[in-house]
Amino acid sequence: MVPGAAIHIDRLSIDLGGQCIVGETSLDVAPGEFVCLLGPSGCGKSTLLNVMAGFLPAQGRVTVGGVPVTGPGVDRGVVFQSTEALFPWLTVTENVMYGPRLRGLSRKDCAAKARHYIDMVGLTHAAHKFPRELSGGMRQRAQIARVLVNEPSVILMDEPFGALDAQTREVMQREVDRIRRAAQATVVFVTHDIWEAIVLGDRVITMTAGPQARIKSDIRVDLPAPRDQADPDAIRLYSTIRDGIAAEVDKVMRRQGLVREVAA
Ligand SMILES: Nc1ncnc2c1ncn2[C@@H]1O[C@H](COP(=O)(O)OP(=O)(O)OP(=O)(O)O)[C@@H](O)[C@H]1O
Repeated sequence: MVPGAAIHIDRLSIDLGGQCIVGETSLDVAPGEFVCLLGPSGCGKSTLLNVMAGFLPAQGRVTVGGVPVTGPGVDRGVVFQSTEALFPWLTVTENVMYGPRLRGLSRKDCAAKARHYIDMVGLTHAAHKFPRELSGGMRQRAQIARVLVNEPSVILMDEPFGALDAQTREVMQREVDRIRRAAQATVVFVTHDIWEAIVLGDRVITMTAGPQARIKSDIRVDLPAPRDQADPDAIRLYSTIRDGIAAEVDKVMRRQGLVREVAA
């Protein structure tokens, strides 16, 4: 297993479609850290993640394990919200073997690696199935196994559980917590769900509303594991984060003329 790598973002700004989406932003993520990214809808969370993945260019500097990011690489695995990323004509095992095969590993080594990561995500019983035969949660597990098999030092997750029902989402949160400890990777996890961020994150980072979004707060989650939503400290943290994001949403609505000041 490859240990997690540090991510270093230095004075990054991202322009898309002639607009500055993310204004000058710097951020350091320590090796093995799990960082959750929250913010108002459309502020640029996915865009920032896509730059870390090497899918989008930007001004400034991003390094992973000290190496500048200039494009996609196997050191960074990306898990998307959509489970369409799986190849529908391949079984779970074949999907998971795909990356290592592409990198030239022998069929035997690929099969052994695939088995290991399929076991890790709890899909042993469904290894021979096709994506259409899997539930949403199982498909997400398969997607995670397909990323882990490349043994990335950084895992970038873009609302991976956004399309799942509440119960499956909770199960998957516990699973991701277990898997990331086993895999030791550094994780950046985009979510809309404040509780999800508190349950999973070592740090919760919130962004301001765009355009020119920036980091608004960077909070270390110093709560015992497993995190308990009834813990008064967790509830206080939830309120702080919720109020911060609500203030940003309010700013956007005022800018768009959707909220009128009430005359005194
Ligand atoms: N390829 C693109 N070209 C132009 N603008 C883009 C492009 N991709 C994203 N944007 C814009 O960048 C902004 C940020 O989008 P992004 O998807 O990163 O936000 P987000 O915070 O992840 O949103 P959400 O929480 O709703 O998923 C939006 O205003 C979006 O319209």
